[in-house]
Amino acid sequence: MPPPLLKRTLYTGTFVSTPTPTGLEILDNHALAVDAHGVITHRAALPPGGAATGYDDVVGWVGRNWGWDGGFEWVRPGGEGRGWWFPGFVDTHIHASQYPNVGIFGKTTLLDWLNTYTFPIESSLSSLTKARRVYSACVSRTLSHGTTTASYYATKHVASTNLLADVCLEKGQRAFIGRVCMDNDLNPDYLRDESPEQAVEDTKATIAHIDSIDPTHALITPIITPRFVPSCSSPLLSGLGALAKESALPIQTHLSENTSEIALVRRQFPAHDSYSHVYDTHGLLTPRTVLAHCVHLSLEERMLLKERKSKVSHCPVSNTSISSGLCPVRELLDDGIEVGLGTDVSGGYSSSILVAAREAAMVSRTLAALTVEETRSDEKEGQRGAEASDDVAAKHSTSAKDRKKLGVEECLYLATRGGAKCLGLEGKVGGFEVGMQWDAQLVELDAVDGEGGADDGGEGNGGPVELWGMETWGEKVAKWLFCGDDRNTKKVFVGGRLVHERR
Ligand SMILES: O=c1[nH]c(=O)c2nc[nH]c2[nH]1
Ligand SMILES: [Zn+2]
Repeated sequence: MPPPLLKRTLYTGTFVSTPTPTGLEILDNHALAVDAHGVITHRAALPPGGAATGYDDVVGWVGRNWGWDGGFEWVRPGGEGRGWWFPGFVDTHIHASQYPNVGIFGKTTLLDWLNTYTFPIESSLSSLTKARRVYSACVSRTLSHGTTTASYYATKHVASTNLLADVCLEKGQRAFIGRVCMDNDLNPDYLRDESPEQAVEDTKATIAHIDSIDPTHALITPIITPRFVPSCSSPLLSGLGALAKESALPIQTHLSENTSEIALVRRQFPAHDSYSHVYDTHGLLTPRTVLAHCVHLSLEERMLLKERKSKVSHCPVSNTSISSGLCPVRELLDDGIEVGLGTDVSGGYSSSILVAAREAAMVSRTLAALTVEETRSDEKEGQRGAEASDDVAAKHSTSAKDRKKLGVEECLYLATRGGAKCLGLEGKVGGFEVGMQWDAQLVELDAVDGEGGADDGGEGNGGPVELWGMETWGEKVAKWLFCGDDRNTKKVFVGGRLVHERR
């Protein structure tokens, strides 16, 4: 059933987005119009201090400028100078079925983490009652963090995977839904596909279900999901590659997360050049493939991904939590590979993409710090040579170090437009251009009760970020990235529909 039409809506205030990885676009005192289908139709600057102060002024302004004759809603941030519109976040990799386990991982690493925590919780979602509870909570939680699009792994169970699609549609989240394929002996008896043929048939059953509830995939899209190479037989990988080709559907999987996993793949497919090569020879490296992690890729593998135009989901919280490693995102970006962010719940302990963006910044700084040490040992070697100059070496080390760091704008770009590109939604979500969907969040900074910063007269609203009145818009956004949380996410819209409001 097509969703009901919405009321035409005017949004005013400050619109912040990341049209490019290196710059924030800040449209202060602007107006943006969204039509009954949730599409942005107009965007313009308001006169200084004028139209946005009262309803009559606004009605007059849209009448004069856009020929509107009333009949619209008007939505704007509350606190003057403390709020802004930001594109909704895109989570390119999240296991909804593992949501009850967030924060529980002990000191495990990938392979023992799967056996200890992950396979048991996924198995329990064969119960539809439990699946409804878990999936409803997960989708509500991610919406509350401003995630307007998510690429989900469910489990191997068709009925509960289909239920996840239903829940996303009911709650209005844009989503990719993957029925997880896993047919070989690495998987426990209690959570293994019967055969490669059955796994492909079950995947088709979920595709058919999604086609029946959202025939144009306006909101919900099926995504072909081999768990990862160690979980899949060669016939299963081939079957899914063939299905991806005939259906033109996207694919999601894991790649090169952990060194023991890579060794396992080498033993499983000894004739293949690399882990990436295994996916490639089974038809699974496509421009519509999203590969989570990619922490330990060789240069040859990066070149292969680039050639195939496959995308990477960077999951920094997960990579640190289960000690998989530090993903060299700068190298991937320099190679021209598209990168988005994933929470990777529950390898990752947080379902917030704001936290993932923050951790992407932190991991890049750790890599930068390690680069200084490498360069210092180069410097020492250089000093032994007659032509070495301390000044040149120091300059070199600073620039090499700084280049590794991801800036605030870059992290937020990965969280929005970068993720949209990974999931084939470029030009549709991730920004505020005319023609795009209104997938947006209203961010407001407010201070803890009674301890307000200079800007809020001491009337804090329980939020984690104080403002002192001297911050530029760029600094407010940086404070949000590093200090903010879901208390700052006041309203969330997907396709023009209000899907979360914090009261
Ligand atoms: O982060 C991860 N989460 C998983 O569920 C998984 N399965 C295979 N490899 C995985 N990595
Ligand atoms: Zn994962």
